[in-house]
Amino acid sequence: MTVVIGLTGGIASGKSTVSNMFRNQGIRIIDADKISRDVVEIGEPAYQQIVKTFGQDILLDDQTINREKLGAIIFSNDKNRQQLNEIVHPAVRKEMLKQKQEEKEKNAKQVVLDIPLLFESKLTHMVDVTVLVYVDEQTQLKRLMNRNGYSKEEAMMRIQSQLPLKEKVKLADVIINNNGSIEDTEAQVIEFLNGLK
Ligand SMILES: CC(C)(COP(=O)(O)OP(=O)(O)OC[C@H]1O[C@@H](n2cnc3c(N)ncnc32)[C@H](O)[C@@H]1O)[C@@H](O)C(=O)NCCC(=O)NCCS
Ligand SMILES: Nc1ncnc2c1ncn2[C@@H]1O[C@H](COP(=O)(O)OP(=O)(O)OP(=O)(O)O)[C@@H](O)[C@H]1O
Repeated sequence: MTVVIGLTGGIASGKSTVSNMFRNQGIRIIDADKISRDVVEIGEPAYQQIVKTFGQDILLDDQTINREKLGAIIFSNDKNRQQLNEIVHPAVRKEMLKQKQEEKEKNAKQVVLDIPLLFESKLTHMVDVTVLVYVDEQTQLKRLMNRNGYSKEEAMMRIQSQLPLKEKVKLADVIINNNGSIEDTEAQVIEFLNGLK
């Protein structure tokens, strides 16, 4: 039986950092952010729908989607964000289910589904155990501003488009506290995996 681990968190809380730790333990990561980039490539059905909905202005010269521009449009407006979600999420979900099935057929011991919006999109039925990468609000804001070069306002808008991490704490089965050092976080990941055995 493959244990399906649902890894979630908030923007810049450290999901990629933690998913790399799982990967280093030989576990396959199915990454919703990566899939959401693949399903909006030129020629994909979601690409056409996005251009139809948001206009040619959101394209770069090479006709690919200008993610920075689309981000500015959707994180400042709930209705726009919902529209984009309705276009992109079904295709992401379908691909994630397909990849999860592949791991089950291989009889993998574990597989990680890295889904930022696991709770918001009510996708917990897709996984056996939910693992939340938690940081406090100040650390989240600071790391997001540092990593992406966003202003405080831009970073706050993105954080506020998601369920607050302190609410997600109440919903998750397991919490990985990523306020401390990378080593502290890694120790928690290993402890969690040992507990599954
Ligand atoms: C708006 C887009 C083009 C911005 O692209 P960009 O390369 O700047 O960011 P990236 O995709 O790497 O996402 C970074 C983080 O933003 C957060 N985020 C992304 N989309 C959303 C959303 N619709 N609602 C809330 N948070 C989101 C997540 O925490 C994610 O990890 C892109 O995020 C997108 O297409 N979003 C819609 C699809 C989606 O919901 N993806 C998230 C999981 S499926
Ligand atoms: N324990 C830590 N100590 C210091 N910096 C950290 C720690 N964990 C993560 N970071 C840094 O914080 C930033 C966010 O981490 P990461 O990219 O892993 O988050 P994420 O949740 O995957 O983000 P996103 O939601 O945007 O996909 C990165 O710049 C990363 O290097």
